[in-house]
Amino acid sequence: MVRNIVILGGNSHPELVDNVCNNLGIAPGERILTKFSSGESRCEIKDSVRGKDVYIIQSAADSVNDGFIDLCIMVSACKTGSAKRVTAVMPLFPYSRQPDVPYKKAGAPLSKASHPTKNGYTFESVPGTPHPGITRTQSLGPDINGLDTKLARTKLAENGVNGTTCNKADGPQTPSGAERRNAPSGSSAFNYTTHDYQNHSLLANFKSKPGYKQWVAQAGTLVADLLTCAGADHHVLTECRMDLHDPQYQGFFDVPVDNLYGKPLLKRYIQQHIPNYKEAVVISPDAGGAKRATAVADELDMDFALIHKERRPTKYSEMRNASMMLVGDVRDRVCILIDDLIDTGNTITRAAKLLKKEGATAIYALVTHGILSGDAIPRINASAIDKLIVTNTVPQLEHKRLCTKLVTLDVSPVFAEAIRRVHHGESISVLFQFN
Ligand SMILES: O=P(O)(O)OC[C@H]1O[C@@H](O)[C@H](O)[C@@H]1O
Repeated sequence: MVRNIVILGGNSHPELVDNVCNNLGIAPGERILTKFSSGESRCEIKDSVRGKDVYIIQSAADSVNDGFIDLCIMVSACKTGSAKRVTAVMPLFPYSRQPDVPYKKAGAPLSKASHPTKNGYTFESVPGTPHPGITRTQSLGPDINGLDTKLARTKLAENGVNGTTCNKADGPQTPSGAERRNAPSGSSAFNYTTHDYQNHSLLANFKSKPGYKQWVAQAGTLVADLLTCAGADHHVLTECRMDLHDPQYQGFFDVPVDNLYGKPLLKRYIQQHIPNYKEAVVISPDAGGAKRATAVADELDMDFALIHKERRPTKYSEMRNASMMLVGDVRDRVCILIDDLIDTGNTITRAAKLLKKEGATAIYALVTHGILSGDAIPRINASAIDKLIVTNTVPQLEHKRLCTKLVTLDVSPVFAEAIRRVHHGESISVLFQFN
């Protein structure tokens, strides 16, 4: 039991809040967090926070923007209520993929290879990544028959929007988890929008202007600043989040930041659940994640391979195509893909497809954050991945119902211990030193 501490939860992940509190032996603090009909957030902290050490747990799940504003408002409310210190605990940090620029001069860097190679093999995952305007025409269940054809009938084409300026505000919205859950099977009620920067038809409408450098908002930095502002008067906002996409991001904050790691949990899963794991190969699905994956391979004394994405202009298109190439040998071996997050599932399913083609006998994908947005779940169900292992930094109950390949690892003991340590002024890095 920890004293003089208040744990509050946002609306993003109530189950994790309860589990963290159980681990600490305290009840979650009472608060009201609702919305006015206009959509504005309303927050009341019902427990006294005067002189207390307050921790607010909010992950970047479902309505990411709303959740972030709720968090800022809660931080501010606690400050106004004379909390001694307020710590934002973010198991998945919002906008952490956007401190860097997603565009290169010639357009989006992650454009897909749309032409089959000589032997008819393509690197596309199934179903394809949805683009803005694509109407999702069936439920998120495992049956994906006909989805590709239906996805091809894009709303952009139906509305004749292609070739005209696209107003993002008028575009389709990603449904919330609750909306997805309540959608009747076969419903065409929702449009899925993910990874706008991959949409060729949208990009084609935005010609770069000569003599002008295209700027892309670095939203991640702004989010860091906003959070600090919400409780900055005492310069005591600390952050805990697991496996930051870009570790340099830590330096953007003016306040202490504690970064937690999912690696020990993933490593333990490999050791305890993958038979003869020493004979398996650890693989990074792209060069950016190589350091992360080699760390696991080195610590477990395992072989390592890398999937390299190559981007070249082709005759067929002015856009760039990405092809994937395996560096290493996986023939007749079990493969363990390691990544920090799975969003649409495009990266990991394409990697799995390549590994299968190169002779892998079984494929595990171990990923810290299982966002699984859009059509990620049918895509995983249809993929060469045998088991997908994710932590519960975002809610996984509904995902598990829809995907039998999914295994989840509980992060609540790690977050509870981190909170206990921050509260007592103990080291956080020691937590990960021998793991
Ligand atoms: O392909 P999806 O799942 O949408 O996105 C996940 C990938 O995008 C990258 O930022 C992550 O590191 C990961 O490799």
